[in-house]
Amino acid sequence: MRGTFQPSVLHRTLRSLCCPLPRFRSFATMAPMDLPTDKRPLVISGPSGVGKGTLYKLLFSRHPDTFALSVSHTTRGPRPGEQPGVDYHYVTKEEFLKLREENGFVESAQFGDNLYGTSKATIEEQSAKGKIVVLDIEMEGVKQIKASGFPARYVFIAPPSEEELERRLRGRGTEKEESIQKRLTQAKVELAFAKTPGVHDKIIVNDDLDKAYKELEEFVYAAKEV
Ligand SMILES: Nc1ncnc2c1ncn2[C@@H]1O[C@H](COP(=O)(O)OP(=O)(O)OP(=O)(O)O)[C@@H](O)[C@H]1O
Repeated sequence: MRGTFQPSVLHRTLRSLCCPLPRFRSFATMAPMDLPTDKRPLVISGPSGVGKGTLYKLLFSRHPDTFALSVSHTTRGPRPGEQPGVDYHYVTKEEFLKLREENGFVESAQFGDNLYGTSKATIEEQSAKGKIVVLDIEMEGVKQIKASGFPARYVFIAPPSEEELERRLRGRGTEKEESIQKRLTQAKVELAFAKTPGVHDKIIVNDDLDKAYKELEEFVYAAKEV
């Protein structure tokens, strides 16, 4: 009869029947297939506001300890609340240029007066710990990594439509009008680039979030190297 069910009674019964409750708990929360066979870093790109961060954060939370987000180098100073080694590796311009000369970056770019880059050492350090490194990279970075021959898998996240992308960018509430317009203009360029055959191993349209997440997870855990 509804309303008379007592969880504690069920727990006691289960305990008395076989194993202790904590073992049930750990079994129930254990993420399946936690070690992808393909260990190459995952390069995730797509227009601003399409949901890249939303998707890979889901991947991290559902598979704890499996992935590591690549931490970029930058010559800009830390903003309040940012932590060195967590948000960025903060370096001087001289240090950055020296590392770039030594071919230490898989990709680098200048935004405003500041330089940004993903170092090979950062990726290798995380890979050596057994992590699948995830790089959230914009289009020019993707081109550079591809050109460098660095082994990686490439996933492009596409919006269901440009109108929906604009809705998400506005809905996020993080950008001023000028920035929204810039991002939408850039989105057109990125969407056109994504049509180039052979650039991405997987294109996921992030319409329904659950469905897009499943596609990402399936791709990441696919047994075969592409
Ligand atoms: N499938 C979805 N349906 C509806 N809204 C979504 C979906 N996926 C993400 N969003 C929302 O869209 C907004 C942008 O998502 P997110 O910040 O993850 O984008 P992003 O691609 O990482 O952007 P950026 O490159 O600027 O960091 C967020 O408010 C997020 O909650």
